[in-house]
Amino acid sequence: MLRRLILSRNNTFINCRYASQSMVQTTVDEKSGIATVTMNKSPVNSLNLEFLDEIKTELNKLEKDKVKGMMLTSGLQKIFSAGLDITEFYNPNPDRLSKFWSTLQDTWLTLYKTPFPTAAIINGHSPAGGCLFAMSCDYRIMVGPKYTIGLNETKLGIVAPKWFIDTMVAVIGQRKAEISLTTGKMYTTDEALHIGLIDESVPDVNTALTQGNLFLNNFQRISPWAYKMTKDITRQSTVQWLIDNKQKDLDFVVTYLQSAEVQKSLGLYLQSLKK
Ligand SMILES: CC/C=C\CC/C=C/CC(=O)SCCNC(=O)CCNC(=O)[C@H](O)C(C)(C)COP(=O)(O)OP(=O)(O)OC[C@H]1O[C@@H](n2cnc3c(N)ncnc32)[C@H](O)[C@@H]1OP(=O)(O)O
Repeated sequence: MLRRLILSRNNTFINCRYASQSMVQTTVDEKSGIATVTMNKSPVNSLNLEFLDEIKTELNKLEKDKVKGMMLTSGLQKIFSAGLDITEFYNPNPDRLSKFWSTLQDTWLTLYKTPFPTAAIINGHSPAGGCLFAMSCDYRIMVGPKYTIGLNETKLGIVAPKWFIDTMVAVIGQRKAEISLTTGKMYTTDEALHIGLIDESVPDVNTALTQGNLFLNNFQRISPWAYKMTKDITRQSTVQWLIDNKQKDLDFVVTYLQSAEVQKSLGLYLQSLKK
């Protein structure tokens, strides 16, 4: 692991941590203690086993380093994250599929439960798992107007797991989540703002980062303990469901994803992407 100090946009030193060949880059502003975690897995930040593992490791490191906040963003031009890597569950190796899904569960739990405040800087398209990660942050700022966000699983002929659904319900409420999920709708930035799926729409990524810092800096005046307890209580039922049902969720997903019908839908969807 390499570390170096670089000068940030506002002339404070930031502490960078790079792993060689890393798909995740992190900088920490020494003055504010706010980290920026940049996902950088070409071409679309699709979340495969190794990438998820790296994101989880990075989040755990930030917790250990006691950062004051974290912004999650993408280093790619027009994609925040294309969601789960479909090649992990199309014609899968069953052992790897199990490992992949367990790692997704753990990464999501780590992100959803961080003891520090988080903001998603959504600087590109954010379907499915990308939307899940954005929704798991405390605040969402999206660069408009060209990109889209949503849980589009039904469009792939698959079903969003209960904890994806509960995460969306927590952000936009039962009724809007039901419509979003059943139709697999991808929202434009304006539409996402209108239904409360994002908190701010901004014209460019620099403004998004400024606004993200502004949001996270609010917590300098809040007791970290009060913050964490409040977040834990608010998110408790969704988190506890997955903790209590990890194996059941895994068994169901592994069986379901390998069914002939789902494999057929996924094959057709992948083909349409290649076109
Ligand atoms: C009970 C529950 C059980 C299971 C639940 C499973 C839950 C799954 C949740 C998910 O996250 S599923 C993934 C859903 N994601 C998508 O539907 C996104 C699909 N991708 C796109 O819409 C577009 O690629 C994009 C808008 C993200 C980017 O568009 P563009 O810049 O035009 O790039 P390309 O479409 O040309 O894609 C480049 C390259 O990347 C491949 N790719 C795209 N997305 C994925 C992906 N999610 N997984 C794997 N690979 C992906 C695409 O096929 C292209 O590959 P080439 O080989 O043709 O270069």
